[in-house]
Amino acid sequence: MPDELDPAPYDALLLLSFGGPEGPDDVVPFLENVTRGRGIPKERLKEVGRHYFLFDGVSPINAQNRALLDALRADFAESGLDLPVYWGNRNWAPYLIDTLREMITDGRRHIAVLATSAYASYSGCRQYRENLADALATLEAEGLPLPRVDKLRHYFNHPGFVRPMIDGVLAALDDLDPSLRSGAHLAFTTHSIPESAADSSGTVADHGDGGAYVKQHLDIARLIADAVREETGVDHPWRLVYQSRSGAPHIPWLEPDICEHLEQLHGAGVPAAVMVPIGFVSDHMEVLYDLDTEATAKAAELGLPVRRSATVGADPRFAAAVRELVLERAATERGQRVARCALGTLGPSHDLCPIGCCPARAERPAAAGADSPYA
Ligand SMILES: CC1=C(CCC(=O)O)c2cc3nc(cc4[nH]c(cc5[nH]c(cc1n2)c(C)c5CCC(=O)O)c(CCC(=O)O)c4C)C(CCC(=O)O)=C3C
Ligand SMILES: [Fe+2]
Repeated sequence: MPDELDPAPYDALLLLSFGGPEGPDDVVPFLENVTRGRGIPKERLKEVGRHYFLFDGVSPINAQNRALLDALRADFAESGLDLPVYWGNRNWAPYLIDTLREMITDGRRHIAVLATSAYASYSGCRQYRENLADALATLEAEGLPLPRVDKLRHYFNHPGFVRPMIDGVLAALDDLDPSLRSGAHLAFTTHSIPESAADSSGTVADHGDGGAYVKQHLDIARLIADAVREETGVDHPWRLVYQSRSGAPHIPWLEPDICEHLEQLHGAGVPAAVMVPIGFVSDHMEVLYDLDTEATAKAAELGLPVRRSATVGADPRFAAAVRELVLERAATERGQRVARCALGTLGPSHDLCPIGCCPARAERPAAAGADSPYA
């Protein structure tokens, strides 16, 4: 086997995702799993439950992850990378703990983990590491031999994540009426999080003023806008905006909301907009409801033509990027020097989250970081 396809020390890849309900009876227990101890107002939960019921209680996220699994397995097989791929979720079946137990039973001892979240932040990174630590603690108590788990670096600026989104924006612009196209604004959107969580996201050096979360999104938004200008010769004005806010109203979260932003664009006489969900890896509920349903209805009410550009989903370029990330980290773990691909101005993200990275409100054990209690 050629050296560049050597996954050692890894003997498996775990796709770690959010999870979502697969039918009406799953919705309430799923929301209970997600919000346990998170202090989300009851009214908001009812509202979010309604979004799921509009889609017969089925979140699109599981189908998206199954498609990504297929794409990863196809890519690995085609390129000759011999590495089994598993899938586990934080909040719904297949649960992370059950998948890890199965992996241990299958003899897996050193696992690379890909989270379906591309950026730094408590919700996008440390919370997944806490879930890994919780699962390891339970499996240890069951007397099972614990595998080592390494979380792959943030891939928000990997070309395999960014290039499909650039194509998506170009396609969305093309889909607008030609008379509106050149004046269209780009509204890059991501999940709103509490300002305090944004400010403390990333490494200690990143903290303050939106932290790594906002910096990383701005860098990618700028990169996509620049690439679109190069391709089309048109300078589309852009802004980073937010969606899916869920906290109590008196707690500041990142703003403006996409709907407010659309109102503002319309008020300023902008002829059209493309919503670009750079914060999300696939077309899950935040995209299908918050953008395709709610924000699109808002735009229709205003009379503002909008399009929503594609997320990466199971794009083969993304699957290839995951392969590169696994092989890059494997080589690093073997002590070899490797090229670490990244676009934009921030450079490749760290492999190991340092102490103080994306801190939790209340400190809890987190695996796969410098503060991990596990080897
Ligand atoms: C940064 C971020 C991502 C992106 C990174 C990543 O992908 O991980 C993300 C993804 C997702 N969030 C999702 C669903 C939910 N998130 C909630 C609540 C929250 N999300 C937050 C942040 C994020 N969330 C935060 C700060 C909260 C407040 C509570 C808390 O501090 O924990 C709630 C509770 C109800 C509500 O208030 O919305 C639900 C149901 C789904 C599944 C969708 C589907 O089913 O298709 C996905 C992919
Ligand atoms: Fe969320």
